[in-house]
Amino acid sequence: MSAAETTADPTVAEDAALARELADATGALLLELRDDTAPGRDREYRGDADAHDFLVGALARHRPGDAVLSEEGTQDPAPRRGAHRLWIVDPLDGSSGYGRGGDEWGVHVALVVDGTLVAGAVALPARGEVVDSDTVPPVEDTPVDPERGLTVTVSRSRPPSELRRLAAAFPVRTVAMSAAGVKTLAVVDGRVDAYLHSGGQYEWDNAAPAAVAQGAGLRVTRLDGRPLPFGADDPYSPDLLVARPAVHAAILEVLGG
Ligand SMILES: Nc1ncnc2c1ncn2[C@@H]1O[C@H](COP(=O)(O)O)[C@@H](OP(=O)(O)O)[C@H]1O
Ligand SMILES: [Mg+2]
Repeated sequence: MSAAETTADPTVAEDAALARELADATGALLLELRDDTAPGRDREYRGDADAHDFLVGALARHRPGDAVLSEEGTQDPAPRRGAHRLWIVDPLDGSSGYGRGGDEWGVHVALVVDGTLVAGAVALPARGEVVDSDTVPPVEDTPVDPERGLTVTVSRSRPPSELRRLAAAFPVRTVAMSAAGVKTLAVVDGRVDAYLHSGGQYEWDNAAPAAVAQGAGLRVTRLDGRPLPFGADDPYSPDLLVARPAVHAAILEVLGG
C-alpha cells in the first residue's frame, strides 16, 4: 500500500454513510433499553451513558485517528483542539422525553473537517426515521406567502423571545417540539417552514441536524446570519435558524441579521 493510500481521508459519502449507520445502531440500542426499563430519570441517565459508550466506541473502531466531541464525553478541549477531523455527537438528544417514553428524541452524528461541517446523520428511532446529509432529498425553495405567513417550530421548554418580532411582521403559527433533530427534520420534510432557537444550545445539539439540513439545501445560520460555530474550545452555540433560502432571508430581514 502506498503512503497516499494510507493517509487519504474517507470520502464525504463514506463518512455520511458511517454517520447514518452509527446513528441507526445507537438508536436500536436505545429502543432496546427503553423496552427493558421503566419510565423515569434512571432510564434517561442510562440512555445517555450507554448510547455514549456505544457510539464513541464505534467511532474509535471505524475512524481511529479522529477526534470526538460528545455531550457525555470529556469537556476538556485539549484532545480535540486543532483536530483535522472532529466528530460531534449527541448520543441522545431530547433525553428527558426518552426517559418519559415519548417519541421526540434522537441520535446525532456529525463530522467537521478543518472547521467545516461536512457530513452528518440524525436518527429518530421511536419514529423509525434516519436521514443523512448525503442522501437526504432536496427541499424546494418555495417563496413566502405573505397571506399564509410562516409555521415555525420552537423548543417546547424554551421558546425564543424573537417570536414576537416575527409575529409583528407576518402571520406566524408556532409548533412546539422537543429535541433539535425532531425540529430540524420537520423543516426538512416540509411540515414547518423554519426552526428558530435562541437562549443557548451546544454544538452537539445542532451539528448533525445542521449537516442534514444543509444537505437538503436548507440554510442554517445564527440569528444574525453568521455561520454556526463548530470545533470551538467552548462548544456553546448561542442561537440558530434553519429554513429554506427564501424563508431564511425573510426571517433574517425581520430580525435584522
Ligand atoms: N437554553 C438552552 N441552554 C442549553 N441547552 C439548551 C437550551 N435550549 C435547548 N438546549 C438543548 O438543546 C436540545 C434541544 O432542546 P429543546 O428540545 O428544548 O429544543 C436539548 O439537548 P439534550 O436533550 O441533549 O440535553 C437541550 O438541552
Ligand atoms: Mg442535545
